[in-house]
Amino acid sequence: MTQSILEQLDAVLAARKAADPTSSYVSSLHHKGLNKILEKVGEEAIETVLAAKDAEQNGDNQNLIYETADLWFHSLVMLSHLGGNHQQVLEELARRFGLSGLDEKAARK
Ligand SMILES: N=c1c2ncn([C@@H]3O[C@H](COP(=O)(O)OP(=O)(O)OP(=O)(O)O)[C@@H](O)[C@H]3O)c2ncn1[C@@H]1O[C@H](COP(=O)(O)O)[C@@H](O)[C@H]1O
Repeated sequence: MTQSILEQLDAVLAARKAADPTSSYVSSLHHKGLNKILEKVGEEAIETVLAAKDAEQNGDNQNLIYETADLWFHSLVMLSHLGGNHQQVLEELARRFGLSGLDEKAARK
């Protein structure tokens, strides 16, 4: 069976936990620890927001896609660092699928 890019990426991110931090960006993030990873997630989130505002102005989503990929990637590194993976996020989205956001919010209380 062909693995999706997210499955392949999860496997690489997990393997990088034990790799040399001088030869891999992901290993260097794992090595620096959670605070550095969270700093990158925050930075990429802000860059994504700014790219969305630019995209609204100029009608071109190319940089927004690029920044969103950076945000997704660093979010996956964060999950991996804490022992999680993309599949858990997909399962949560699947659980919510078809459930109105308003009903779901009401059910949280
Ligand atoms: N998808 C990505 C990916 N997306 C973005 N990035 C890196 O994320 C960083 C983005 O941060 P910035 O834009 O802030 O760049 P920067 O200024 O260099 O970062 P800082 O010095 O501020 O930390 C860049 O270094 C990008 O190269 C990625 N690095 C790796 N991957 C995947 O992860 C795999 C493993 O990567 P390595 O661990 O480096 O082998 C790769 O084969 C890819 O599949």
